[in-house]
Amino acid sequence: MGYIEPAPIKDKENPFESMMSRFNVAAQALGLEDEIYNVLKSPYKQVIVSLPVTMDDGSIRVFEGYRVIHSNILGPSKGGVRFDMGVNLDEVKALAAWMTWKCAVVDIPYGGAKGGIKCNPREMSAGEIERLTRTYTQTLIEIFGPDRDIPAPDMGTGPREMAWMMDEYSKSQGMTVNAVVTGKPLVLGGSLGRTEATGRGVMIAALSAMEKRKINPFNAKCAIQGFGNVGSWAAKLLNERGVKVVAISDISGAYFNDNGIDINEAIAYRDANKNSLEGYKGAEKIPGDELLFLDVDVLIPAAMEDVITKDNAGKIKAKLIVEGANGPTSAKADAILKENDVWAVPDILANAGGVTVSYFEWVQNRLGYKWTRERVNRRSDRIMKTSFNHVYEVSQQYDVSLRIAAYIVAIDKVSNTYKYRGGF
Ligand SMILES: NC(=O)C1=CN([C@@H]2O[C@H](COP(=O)(O)OP(=O)(O)OC[C@H]3O[C@@H](n4cnc5c(N)ncnc54)[C@H](O)[C@@H]3O)[C@@H](O)[C@H]2O)C=CC1
Ligand SMILES: O=C(O)CCC(=O)C(=O)O
Repeated sequence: MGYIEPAPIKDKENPFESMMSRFNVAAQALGLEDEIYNVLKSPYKQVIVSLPVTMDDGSIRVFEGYRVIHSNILGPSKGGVRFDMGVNLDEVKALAAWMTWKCAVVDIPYGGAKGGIKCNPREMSAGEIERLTRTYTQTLIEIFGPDRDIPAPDMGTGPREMAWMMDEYSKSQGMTVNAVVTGKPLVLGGSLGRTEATGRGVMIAALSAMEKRKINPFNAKCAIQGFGNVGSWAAKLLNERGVKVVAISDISGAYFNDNGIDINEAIAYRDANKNSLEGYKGAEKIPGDELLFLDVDVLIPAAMEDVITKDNAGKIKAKLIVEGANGPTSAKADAILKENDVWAVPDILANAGGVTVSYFEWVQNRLGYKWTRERVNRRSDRIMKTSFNHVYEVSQQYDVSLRIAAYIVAIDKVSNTYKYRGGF
């Protein structure tokens, strides 16, 4: 199978190549046929759109938007929409593929997609963001649909943007279609438990891995990069289970307190301070990158891609990395982490709690019924725990890292489904 040589990794890795090099190793381990390999590696649909928006000063600015559907083999495609200046086609392609693998790892009936707009929401008014979100939805109206492609929040978006997307889509259909997006406000059919779902899943993945690595949560220290939706919920929930969170960070910098940060206080500070930790006094401010190299048991990157690279992986002291963010570890860093016996619970497993509860939201919308928070949490915890155990067993069986094991589980499922559907 000559085609499955690991993808050449250039000095500066791009996220799609990083994804492909793991995919290739797992495909090789599974002995995947050439035909299926070619189907699974190629995104099903890639759309780039220009979005003219009237700004508050009356000028018109044109933004670039993307939606990539990587696969719809397991079902309608699913994945968030990111508003960030770093958004580009390769990033969205990688994020879409990760969604395919993620849904397969936790065994939910979705394919993978991702979208994004290159913009800086922090510098835009609410009105400008609303017009941009509605234009994006309108321009991609043929792509979206509760049985076709179902967006959700990602970096820079949340329930507010999902409400606008749902409203814009519903108008085009002449009726309310709340199952077209997930992560909505509760009053519009959002699910109890969705806001905290990704952080909660990270907590379950972290505790499951700590058990295997024989790290006692009550003696463990943890550092968390990113204090947005995922990072702050992971911090809060781990802290409630005895883990001492000694460092947190956001775009303003990192904050360290070896005695443990009061997470509820930090969240309250951020919420009262325009969503920023700038000026937080409950910890000492340290340079952002130093957080990654602290002497902790568990490191949770929960901000963005490619923060753990071949250049810094050797400096990581944590025994366990639990990937709240998508793609925080580059492919070249994997080998260094393995050499140093640092385990990484990969993104496509660790942060799958979000899409799992998005699936529950979609199910509830279609049933026209609301589940209790207890039911949502119980079911998502069970899925996360079962999925972790499955990936762990596969890692033992194939003698591979948890990351490659997760890709093996995912690729096996998607390729088998493709065969059953008569794809070839
Ligand atoms: N929200 C969700 O349900 C899910 C999110 N993810 C992933 O988790 C990551 C974070 O997403 P969210 O928490 O939703 O985004 P968010 O927009 O709520 O928060 C992002 C956080 O990262 C911080 N950040 C940005 N650049 C940083 C830097 N250079 N250094 C340190 N911190 C920095 C921001 O200040 C903010 O605190 C992304 O990779 C996203 O794709 C994955 C699965 C689901
Ligand atoms: O909740 C969802 O549907 C997708 C969340 C997402 O974009 C992700 O898991 O990266």
